Amino acid sequence: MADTFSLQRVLETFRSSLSENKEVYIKYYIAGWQELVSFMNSLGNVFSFISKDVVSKIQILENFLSGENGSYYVTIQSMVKYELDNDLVDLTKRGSHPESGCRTLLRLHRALLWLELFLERLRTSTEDGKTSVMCSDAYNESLAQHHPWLIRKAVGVAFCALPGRDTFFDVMNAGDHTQVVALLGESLPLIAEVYQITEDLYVKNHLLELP
Ligand SMILES: CCCCCCCCCCCCC/C=C/[C@@H](O)[C@H](COP(=O)(O)O)NC(=O)CCCCCCCCCCCCCCC
Repeated sequence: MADTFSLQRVLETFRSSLSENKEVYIKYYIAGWQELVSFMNSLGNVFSFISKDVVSKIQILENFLSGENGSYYVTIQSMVKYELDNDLVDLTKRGSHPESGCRTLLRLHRALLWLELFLERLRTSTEDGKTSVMCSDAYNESLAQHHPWLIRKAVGVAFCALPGRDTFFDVMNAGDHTQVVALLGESLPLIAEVYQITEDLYVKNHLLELP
C-alpha cells in the first residue's frame, strides 16, 4: 500500500468490496478503512485516538479473516450468518463474545454513515465552507448518538484541529478542486450503496443495537 492517501484508491477499494450479487467483501471494506486511517494520520496527532480505535477494529476483523474460520468471514453476509448460527454474538449485553465480527463491523458501519454525510457536505460546500462545521454536523447526525459525553467532547476538540477546505482538498490527492468534487460525486453513491446493503442486513437480523 502506498503511503500517500488518494481519494481515488478509497473509491476503488469500496468499489471492489461489492460482489456481483451485492454482497460486501470484508477484505476490501477494511482496506477502505485502512486508507481513510492513513489519510487521518496525515492530518496530525490530534486524531490518533480515533485512528487507534479504527485500527484495532480493522485488526479484529483481519484476525477473523485470516483465522481458521476465515472462509466464513469473506463477506459481511457470510459473517453474520456464521456468527449468528453458532451463537458467537453477544446480542443484548456484553458476555462471552465481546469482540464478535458483527459488533465490530457495526462500529465501522455507523462511522461509514458519518463519512457519507461528511463527504456529501464537502462535495456541495462553497469556498467559505468550514470543514470543522461539516464534520461536526455530520457527526451529530450519525455517530454522536452512539457515543458517550466524554468521547463527544474529545471528538469536538479534534474537529477544531481540522485543516481548512482548501488544504483538505489538496491532501486528497485527486487533482484540482473541480476534479475532487467530481470524484466525490462518483464515490458517494458507492459508499452509500455499501452502507445501505449492510444496514438492510443488520436490520433484517436485528443487529443494529449490538453492545
Ligand atoms: C478527517 C476527520 C476525522 C474525523 C473523524 C470523525 C469521526 C469521529 C469518530 C470518533 C471516534 C472516537 C474514538 C472512540 C470510539 C469508540 O468508543 C467507538 C465505540 O467503540 P467500542 O464500542 O468498541 O467502544 N468507536 C467507534 O464509534 C468507531 C469510530 C470510527 C471512526 C472512524 C473515523 C474515520 C475517519 C476517516 C477520515 C476520513 C476523512 C475523509 C477523507 C476522504
